[in-house]
Amino acid sequence: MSEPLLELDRLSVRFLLGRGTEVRAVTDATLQLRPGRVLALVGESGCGKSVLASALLGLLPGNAQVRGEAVLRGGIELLSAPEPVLAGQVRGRHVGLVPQSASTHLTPVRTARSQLVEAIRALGGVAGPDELAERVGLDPADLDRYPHELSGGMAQRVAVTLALAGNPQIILADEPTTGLDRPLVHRTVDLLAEAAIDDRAVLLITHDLAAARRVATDIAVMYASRIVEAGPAEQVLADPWHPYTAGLLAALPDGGFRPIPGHPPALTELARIEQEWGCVFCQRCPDVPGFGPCTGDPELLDLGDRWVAAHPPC
Ligand SMILES: Nc1ncnc2c1ncn2[C@@H]1O[C@H](COP(=O)(O)OP(=O)(O)OP(=O)(O)O)[C@@H](O)[C@H]1O
Ligand code: NI
Repeated sequence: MSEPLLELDRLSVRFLLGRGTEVRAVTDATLQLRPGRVLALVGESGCGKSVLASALLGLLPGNAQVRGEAVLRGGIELLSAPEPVLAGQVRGRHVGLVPQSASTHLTPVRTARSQLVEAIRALGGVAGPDELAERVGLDPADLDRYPHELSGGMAQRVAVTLALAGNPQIILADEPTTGLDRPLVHRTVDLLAEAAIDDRAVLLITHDLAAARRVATDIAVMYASRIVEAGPAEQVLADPWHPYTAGLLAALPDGGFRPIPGHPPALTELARIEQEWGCVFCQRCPDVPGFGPCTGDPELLDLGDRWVAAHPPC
């Protein structure tokens, strides 16, 4: 297999809230982004997906404590890189971001075109604004609109052109389809997937498992700050090993519309729940009749390209 463009090794992020309270937003996340691949990071709202992406770009607030490693091919370690390196070499150049709620990231008083032209110039991009617009299926004339004149779908596309402006090897797309109708969801994820050609890769963050299924080559499933299962998308979706992944699939229309009962635990409570129950998924796990405790750490089953951390079914 080709060398990864980005390798995360046990990335953890905690937010210190004072008085000893902390939010464990990401715990020991390990994953690789490989050339030509689209990795979908899926999981319910609040499980830590956006925090993981923000950590990679040095965009976390001051109360965040980050551990682990995230190494770009070529050697830059993102978590310890100083701000001038992140600003001058990483953001937009190595790694482009399509931010969550893209439209709010556009400056309201300037046309999309002027913002895109500025990004291309600042990042030394070679493709012009019209070419980028066409690549994402946007009429170049729409670039002359102000953000408030753009529909949600258009604003989303402008955000993608901004992420593509510096011709980055890696695109992090954080919920790029929120608020779009189904056909537009398909078009947006399709064009993102098209960006994962040659020596490029896409990390698609989403809680839309159907969108992930459409374009992802690989999947990482996140629950309560941890990646609990990862592997080739086709295999994971056809035969999930973790009961949480199975639950997400059962909640889809073609899975029978059976949402997982209950809610994920509060991320401030993870340490206590782990200590008390062993497994943080235990209280929602269909494999545990009557919520019996899964004691001890979940077991890791690692077959190289596919792994899961769970308690074997009772
Ligand atoms: N600055 C912060 N201080 C404290 N907690 C934070 C901070 N930023 C994020 N969090 C918490 O970290 C957790 C993970 O948030 P994150 O935005 O990564 O979730 P997500 O998986 O992206 O969810 P969504 O699908 O809704 O976007 C949440 O519980 C959130 O409240
Ligand atoms: Ni998010």
